[in-house]
Amino acid sequence: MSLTKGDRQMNIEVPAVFPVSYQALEQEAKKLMSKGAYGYVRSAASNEETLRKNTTAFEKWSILPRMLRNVADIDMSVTLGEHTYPYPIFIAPVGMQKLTHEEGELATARAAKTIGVPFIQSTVSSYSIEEVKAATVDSPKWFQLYWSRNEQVSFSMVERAERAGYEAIVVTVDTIMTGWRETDIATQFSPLKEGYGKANYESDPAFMHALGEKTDHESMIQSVLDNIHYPEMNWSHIAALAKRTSLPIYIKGILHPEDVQCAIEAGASGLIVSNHGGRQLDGTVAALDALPAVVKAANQKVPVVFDSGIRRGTDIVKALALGAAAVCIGRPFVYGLGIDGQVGVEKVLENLIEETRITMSLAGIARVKDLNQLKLIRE
Ligand SMILES: Cc1cc2nc3c(=O)[nH]c(=O)nc-3n(C[C@H](O)[C@H](O)[C@H](O)COP(=O)(O)O)c2cc1C
Ligand SMILES: O=C(O)C(=O)c1ccccc1
Repeated sequence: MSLTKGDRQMNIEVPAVFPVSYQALEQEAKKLMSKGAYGYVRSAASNEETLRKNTTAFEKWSILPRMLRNVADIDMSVTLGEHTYPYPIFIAPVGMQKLTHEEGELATARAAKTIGVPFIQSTVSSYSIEEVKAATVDSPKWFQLYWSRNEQVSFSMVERAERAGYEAIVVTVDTIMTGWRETDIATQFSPLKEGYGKANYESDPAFMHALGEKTDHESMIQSVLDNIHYPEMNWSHIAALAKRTSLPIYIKGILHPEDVQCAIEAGASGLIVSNHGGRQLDGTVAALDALPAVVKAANQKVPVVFDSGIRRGTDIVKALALGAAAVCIGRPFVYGLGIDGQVGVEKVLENLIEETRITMSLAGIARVKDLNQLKLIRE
């Protein structure tokens, strides 16, 4: 089997009819990607219980729609902090997108710009902050930080995101070490080791300074891994970052309502309820089932964004009805990227937006801002 640099199988063509359902997207992406790369995206930690629960959780909540409420003008816009966005949808931070397609984050960020969806760039992206910014001037972008054990590297990356005009920093707190991922162990797949996620490190002056003379591939990757692996991390690191940046900080990976207060006290401006798509700690509560208590604890002091398990427009509406301010799309866009690059991501986003529009209309709620009035029944 011959593979391109993007770990794509070359003999397979873009399907004539673009897949619509999540299952079809996954199936098509499976044909296009190498076994290791596909396994890395699809799989999750340990027994994959959390991965499964994340999606079945949506079926336990049923919409109680209202009729005849004039839904001719659907307004999907949302305001988070000082920014208003046209849809309640973000591109989730997903690292190493060259794995999926040679144009990686450049293709995804361009698609996000075309559709009008903010792009959250991962620390371990295949293209640097500066490259993504150059490819998509004037579109809303956020930067996701994997805290570096060497805090000068963390601060330096945040400063670069500030200079590039990124609108917020997302600090992921559920990945102080990588989860137990049996598929990747079995396929011996380690995308970081292959060098797919080093662009932001290579172009970081603080990281390169700390690296000194040892700039060979092995040393560089080992240093990236050593920086991300940081079991000592605690809330004081968030407080230190909050003192250094004027950008809003969103804490990604919150499930327990008591962590809401920790995050706010440390200086967070927002939260992302997420279990990392089941890729970190397995056996957790489904992200959707954690959402209501976190929303309650946040008490409208900070916006609560949601991810983990969003597969279609009805999922988006349910998450918003349970109090999420917006949602992040993860695996669905990754498969779109694998299937047809920028165009594939655009199609996935268009379908999600269209299904959300129809769901809101048929449920009788015209504005995303009013979705908290939509009644859901727990079955
Ligand atoms: C291939 C892959 C790579 C990811 N890389 C990152 C990352 O670099 N940083 C991060 O905060 N989350 C990362 N995530 C987690 C996503 O941001 C998001 O939480 C998750 O995909 C949501 O689950 P879902 O895709 O099942 O909806 C990654 C997810 C996938 C599938
Ligand atoms: O794969 C992931 O989910 C992820 O976020 C990640 C990326 C690089 C290193 C460790 C975890």
